[in-house]
Amino acid sequence: MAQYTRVAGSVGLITLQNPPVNALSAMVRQGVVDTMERALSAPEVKSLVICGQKETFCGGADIREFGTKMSGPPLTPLIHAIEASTKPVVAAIEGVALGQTGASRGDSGSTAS
Ligand SMILES: CC(C)(COP(=O)(O)OP(=O)(O)OC[C@H]1O[C@@H](n2cnc3c(N)ncnc32)[C@H](O)[C@@H]1OP(=O)(O)O)[C@@H](O)C(=O)NCCC(=O)NCCSC(=O)/C=C/CCCCCCCCCCCCC(=O)O
Repeated sequence: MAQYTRVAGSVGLITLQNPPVNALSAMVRQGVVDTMERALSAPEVKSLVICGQKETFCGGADIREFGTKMSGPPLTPLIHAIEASTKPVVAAIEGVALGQTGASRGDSGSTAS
């Protein structure tokens, strides 16, 4: 899943929650879609931060779903929705950040879209 909280008044925080590595399962992708919609429609929220729980950003695709029938929202439209966001979206990356285009493991850092 993805948990939505509001921090520091105007910042919406979306936390990827899927132990052990916050991989992008169907539930997580749906959670990001839902929480993005909620945050974008909240006038008091001016910007968004996406992070992972427990010092791990994201392990990429959920390998436990490989070989099963795919469900949930596809990834590409989700990425496009984040990139098209009318509010700034920042990824707060700690630990592993894996995905289709590469991998990294760092102490901390952030990227903005
Ligand atoms: C570096 C690691 C992540 C961690 O290493 P380490 O700290 O040493 O720990 P480990 O002992 O290796 O692992 C700990 C436990 O975590 C489990 N684990 C690890 N990775 C995953 C994972 N990705 N998913 C689930 N579980 C994971 C591991 O099994 C251990 O469990 P346990 O303790 O034994 O029980 C390291 O583990 C590592 O490198 N993992 C592999 C990461 C990986 O291969 N990720 C996939 C990368 S490829 C990718 O992301 C591709 C993306 C393309 C899009 C995919 C989008 C999702 C599906 C979309 C469905 C719809 C498609 C529609 C079409 C479209 O939209 O395009």
